[in-house]
Parts: sequence; structure tokens; C-alpha cells
Amino acid sequence: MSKRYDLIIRQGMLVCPDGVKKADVAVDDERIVEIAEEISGEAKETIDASGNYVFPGATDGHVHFNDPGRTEWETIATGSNALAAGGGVAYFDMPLNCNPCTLDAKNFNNKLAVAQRDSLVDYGFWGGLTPKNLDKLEELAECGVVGFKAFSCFSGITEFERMDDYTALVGMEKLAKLGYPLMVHCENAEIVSALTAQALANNKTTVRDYFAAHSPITEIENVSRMISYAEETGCKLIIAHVSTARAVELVTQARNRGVDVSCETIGHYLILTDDDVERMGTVAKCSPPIRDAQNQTKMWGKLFNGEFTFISSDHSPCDPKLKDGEFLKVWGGISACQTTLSSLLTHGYHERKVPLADIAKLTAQNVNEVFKIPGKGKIALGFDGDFALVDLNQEFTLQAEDLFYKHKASPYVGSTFRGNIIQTILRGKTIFKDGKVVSKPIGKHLRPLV
Ligand SMILES: NC(=O)N[C@H]1NC(=O)NC1=O
Ligand SMILES: [Zn+2]
Ligand SMILES: [Zn+2]
Repeated sequence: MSKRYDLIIRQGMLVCPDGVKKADVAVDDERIVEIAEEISGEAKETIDASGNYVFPGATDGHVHFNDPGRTEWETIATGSNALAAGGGVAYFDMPLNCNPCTLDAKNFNNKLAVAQRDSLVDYGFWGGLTPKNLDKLEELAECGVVGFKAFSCFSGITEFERMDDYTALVGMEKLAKLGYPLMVHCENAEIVSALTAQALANNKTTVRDYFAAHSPITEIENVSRMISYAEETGCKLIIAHVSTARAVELVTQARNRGVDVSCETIGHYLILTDDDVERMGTVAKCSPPIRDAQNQTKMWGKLFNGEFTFISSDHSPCDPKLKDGEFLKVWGGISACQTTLSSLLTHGYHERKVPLADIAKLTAQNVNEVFKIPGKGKIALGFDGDFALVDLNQEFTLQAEDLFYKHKASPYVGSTFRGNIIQTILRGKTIFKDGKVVSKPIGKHLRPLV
């Protein structure tokens, strides 16, 4: 007997964990219920995807939507719209740069209320770990955080204090017991702050002065230090936005000897170089900074080796006024959550032949597996009906007005991409189509199975 499903997507090239295949996929009651060469049943809605690729909807493991409290920078509403326009169905929001920061249950619940009202797509939240909230980790875990985030160096936000070595050790001991991962922004605080102070004192504030103050060793040293604490405590460690191939090598070596450590990288470390940043200016300032072309080539090698667990955007926008000034002094953060998938299709698949199934793992599957989010991140039976429909060969040049961010700025404005997201579907419902958001906020809170 043929069934009547909520949705059937017909004849798309499905990007499944084991490769790409032409098939139909049916969704009923928000979940994928059938995948077959030809599904005989009918549906309330049918999408003809012939000629297009169907990716699992992306999950961005690392964004700063700044809501509540810094909504003049970005909001959950605008950020989640941008994510959907880029094929995203979920994100994990960082415990800063919202205000107050997510350092206890009360502020977690404040943010949850905003997301319940305003988030177009599904969401998880990071809790923070700072010297001030070692006694709040348990309550944050009970709230349902996906993990904890800490900064080894100054975070840019005074209220979100950096994690000193004592806090790193004790925090990791506690998180190991609770069974939650810690993600660390790894840059050596003493070296970065001394070099920055010296540069400022000498009026050396150019882009190259900034790179010099955040040289590769500051990341490499701190990654190895964090690995030592993880190895000692058994805490699951994730290195945030790793920017140097040498740091990735340290992570891989540690993992090979049994340490529970993995790393995330960000699109811009694979796509832009230091010379691009010099040309583009402060819109492309981030920390750690974007490195040279030689390092970038090695980073692609690491991607081909499977050494990155997932790729995020580190979407960290600000009020444009904060990007206006001398390079060393302005806000560090890049707006990118709308372009990660298209970037990887352009520079990964088309330029370097990265398999599409690997791109799907890096943008959707792995991040949900690492954080134990059930039922999300791949095109498989029983999983959420989350899809990004992609015209793989369609080229487009990104215009500022295409961006759904609160502030229409990004280093990628003016770049030409190959691989356009034409439709995004969250749990069976179309939320973005042909350049427009077509749904009210329907996001729900994602809790890990810890
Ligand atoms: N506070 C904040 O968002 N910092 C982020 N920006 C950036 O470029 N790197 C970060 O960690
Ligand atoms: Zn960071
Ligand atoms: Zn970040």
C-alpha cells in the first residue's frame, strides 16, 4: 500500500555518508522515513530536485549571535536567517559576546527564551568556563549546554575572563567527571599581550604588526599546553578554530596516543591568506589571524587526511564602528555564517576535488556526533528531515545586499562562488527558498545525550 508522506524530494543527488546517489527521500513527521531509487507513495509536498544536490542541512558548531545584550552587533533572528540562507539548519551559540555571558543557569535561560521566540533554525548553546564560574558548570550541564568554551587569552569581552592555568586544570577535572567537552581558544596570553603592548607603545598598529603579535608559536604553545591538561584529566578537549598546520599535527599526534582531543577549523583559514587580509583590511581581522599561503596549503592537506573534525564559521560580527580604525586596535571577528557551505563547495570540491560526502561530514554529521546530538546531521533513516538543496555548478558573486546579517559586511563580499544554496529545509519544512526566508522562527533547542 502506498503511503502519504509530508514531503518527498525526488531525483536529487543525495549526499549520504557513504557517497552520492541519485534517489528519492521522504519525510514524515519531521524525520526521514524512506530513501529509495523511486518512492511510490505520494506526499503533501513534492520537490523536484533533479539536476541538483541534496546535502544534509549544515550545523554550525561555532557562532556568536550576541543575543541578548549586544543585539546592535547581530541577533538570533538575523543570524539564524543568514545561516538558513547558507544551507544551515542548526547552530551552537557561544557563551560570549552576548551580555550577560552564558556563565550560569539564569543567563542560559535568558538566552533560551530569546531563541525560542526568534530562532529560525535549531540551536544548542555553549556554556562558558572562566575563573569566576567553576561552581556553575554542573548547573549549566543540567540546562543542556552542548559543551563548555574557554579562552586562554583575552577574549575581547571584559566580563568573559580568560582561563588561567589553575582554572584550566580544575575545570577540566570537573568536566571530565561531568562528561562534557571543553573547547579552548588557544593563544598564549602572556606572549600575545606583551607583544601587543609593545607594538602599541611603539605605534606599530598595522596588519603585519598584528600578525607579529599573534605569531604561530602563540597558538602552537597553547595547544600543546591544553593537550597536557586533557591528557592528565581525561577531559574531552576540542581546539577551537585551529589556524596553523603545526597545531593540527600536535592534535593528531595526541589523539593517536589516546588523548581525547580533536579540532575545529574555520572556512577563512582554508580560503584566505595573510596577503588577502592585508588587501581587505579590518573586515578580515580575526584571532588567531589568517596565516600565509604555505600554511594554507598544509591545512588543505590536513583536511584531506581527515584531521579536522568539523568546520564552523566562527561568525563574530560587531558594530561596523568597531572595525573603523587602526588594524591592531579594532575588533577581531569575521562575519561568515552564511557562506561556509558555498565556500567549501567552491574551494574544496571544485578547486581541489574534496569529496562531497566529506564536505557533508565536516559541515553537518561530525559536529552532531561529537556533541551527541541525536538524530541530526546526515541523510539517513530516522534522522531529521534537514536538507540543503544545492545547484552545484551555479556561480554567483556575493553582494552585500545578499547577506542576512544585521550588518552587511563580510570579507567574502565581491567573491565569486560556485555552488549555490537554492532551498533549505528544516525537519521537513522549507525555511529558505530562492533567496528568501519563507518561514517564521521554528527552531528548537538541541540537547546532547550526555
Ligand atoms: N569574542 C570573540 O568573538 N572572539 C572571536 N573573534 C575572533 O576573531 N576570534 C574569536 O575568538
Ligand atoms: Zn576564539
Ligand atoms: Zn568564536
